Amino acid sequence: MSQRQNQNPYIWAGCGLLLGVSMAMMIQHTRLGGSKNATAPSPGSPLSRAALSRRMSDPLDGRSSSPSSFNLGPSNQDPASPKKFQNLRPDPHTASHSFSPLIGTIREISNRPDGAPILVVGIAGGSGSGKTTLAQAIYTALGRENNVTFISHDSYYKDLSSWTMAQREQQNFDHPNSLDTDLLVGHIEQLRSGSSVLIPNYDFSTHSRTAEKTVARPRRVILVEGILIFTEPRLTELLDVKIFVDTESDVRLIRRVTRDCQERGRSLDQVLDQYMRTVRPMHNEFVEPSKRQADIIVPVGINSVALSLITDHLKTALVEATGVQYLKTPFDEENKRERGAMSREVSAERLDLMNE
Ligand SMILES: Nc1ncnc2c1ncn2[C@@H]1O[C@H](COP(=O)(O)OP(=O)(O)O)[C@@H](O)[C@H]1O
Ligand SMILES: O=c1ccn([C@@H]2O[C@H](COP(=O)(O)O)[C@@H](O)[C@H]2O)c(=O)[nH]1
Repeated sequence: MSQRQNQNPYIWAGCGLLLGVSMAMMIQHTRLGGSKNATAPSPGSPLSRAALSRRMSDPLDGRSSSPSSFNLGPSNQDPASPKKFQNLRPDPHTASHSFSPLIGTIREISNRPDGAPILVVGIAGGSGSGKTTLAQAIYTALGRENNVTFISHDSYYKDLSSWTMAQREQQNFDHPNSLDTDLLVGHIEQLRSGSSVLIPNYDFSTHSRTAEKTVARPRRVILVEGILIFTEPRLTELLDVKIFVDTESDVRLIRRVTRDCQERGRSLDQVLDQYMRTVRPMHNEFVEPSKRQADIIVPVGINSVALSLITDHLKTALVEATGVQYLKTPFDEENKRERGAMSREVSAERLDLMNE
């Protein structure tokens, strides 16, 4: 696709619309039928707000984020909406049916016997699929540390400091046994019962835990991310909402090569060897089949339609589960301003196109 086409808002709007419809269908389908450290997004893969905004800068981003609005297309009132989409409204039957299964999940939360007013959200997907990126966007959208605690399963890799470096490099880090999942399960249970916990810090370049630990406090949303979190029933059953980021393997491999060479001190040969030896076979054996556990499957990684569907639902879930109205945070205002700026940019671009 040429750069010109790439910038064409009509094409982006069309893609966004299709994604929205397919998300809705997937939510319906999956429900009916079918280092990253605690409390803050990973220091290993920091993403600035600007970078996230750039990634999500499609013309449909100007939509409302109110919990009750689930626009699958631009509204008739939207001045930035291209004419050709103005009469395309979502089928109300499809839309209401599509969202009701997740509302069912929300009701389960509010009816829990332990009455825990905490929502635990799991994000799984292959290595490099974009789990952390999506988690970071949800974290921001829900008010960051005001409301959300972020935990990566990666922090719970077993400490290999007593092994030689050669032995560590041969370890299969993509098998469930390489992680101390019991510790994570215990931590989530403690957080749900209102206690803070100490999360280990893991160093990917030495395959060992560091001396420091990070405090994780119980907040209204606990976001848990990891490649294998849907493969362990005792962990999966603690997750109130399960999201799977489904990104193609070639894209994931390219991202992994870049990240592991730049951030985890690996050579290209090491990355490719590990990929063929353990990452790929374990993905096929454990990660890919665990997709069936998901409530929501997000295609192609983070995109603005998926993000607004998910965050709107989580906000509704928070209100229903806790009985407390979602507290607006300074970030809501910030997000609104960013969306406004983006839609102004898009309008300007459309004017440019019309004038051409
Ligand atoms: N939708 C996306 N588009 C482009 N790049 C992305 C997208 N999602 C993630 N990335 C990039 O891919 C890399 C891996 O993403 P990350 O969220 O860390 O994946 P994971 O946590 O699943 O391993 C990062 O460099 C991130 O910036
Ligand atoms: O010491 C280690 C521990 C883990 N890995 C690899 O990390 C990924 C999981 O992290 P993502 O952020 O989801 O990519 C997993 O595939 C392990 O192979 C490692 O290389 N070394």
